[in-house]
Amino acid sequence: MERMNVRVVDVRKSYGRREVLRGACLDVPRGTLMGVVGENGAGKSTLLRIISGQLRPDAGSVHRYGRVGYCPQHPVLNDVLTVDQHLRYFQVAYDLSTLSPAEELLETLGFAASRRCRVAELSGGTRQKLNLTLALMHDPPTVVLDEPYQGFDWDTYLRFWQLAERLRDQGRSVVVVSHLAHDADRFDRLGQLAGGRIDIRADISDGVRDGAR
Ligand SMILES: Nc1ncnc2c1ncn2[C@@H]1O[C@H](COP(=O)(O)OP(=O)(O)OP(=O)(O)O)[C@@H](O)[C@H]1O
Repeated sequence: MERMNVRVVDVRKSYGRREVLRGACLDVPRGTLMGVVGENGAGKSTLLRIISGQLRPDAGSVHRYGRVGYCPQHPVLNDVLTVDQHLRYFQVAYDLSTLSPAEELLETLGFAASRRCRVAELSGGTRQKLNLTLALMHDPPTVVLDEPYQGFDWDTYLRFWQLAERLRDQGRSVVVVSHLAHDADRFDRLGQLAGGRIDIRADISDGVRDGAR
């Protein structure tokens, strides 16, 4: 039986009278690269915030096995701090003995030269690289990434996918919100959010096509 890192069961979430999630279910097995797609406003970011624990559902439950690394759609960074200061801040927050994994991410994403720059001086793409690094540097078993490659140049975009595939191959669960139709082939599974529920559209990993939930 597949072992799940995340189980979302019948989750509901409204903002005022606007019902965004209406009984959403999602299982994310270990070693899976899962895409989440849907129209603007379908509730993708809301779902990821709930999976990360940042937002409480009104009803339903979320089961997480181990820590979740969350890369929000809009970077939450402090303009006056440098890249290095962010890394040290999160090193303490995550209780890490070493910054080696973070330094490796800086190299992989190609922004090691910006270490001493304040966030206010960084380009949008480089801020996003830092946003992604902060989500991954503690090597959690699950990562949920909300449009993580916004502003990336082509080489960095390709390196992002190599990184995501490596995490998947190491047994991590990787959930990526995507707007790009041509990304669909990169995923093992694709969840489409519509009407507040998630349909699993394809299961490339074992050739089984899951039914709609
Ligand atoms: N804090 C909030 N307060 C009120 N309404 C909100 C809040 N956050 C999101 N919404 C609304 O909930 C709906 C779903 O938003 P959400 O950001 O989850 O969608 P999304 O699928 O990620 O959209 P996009 O593709 O545009 O990023 C939208 O109608 C949005 O306006």
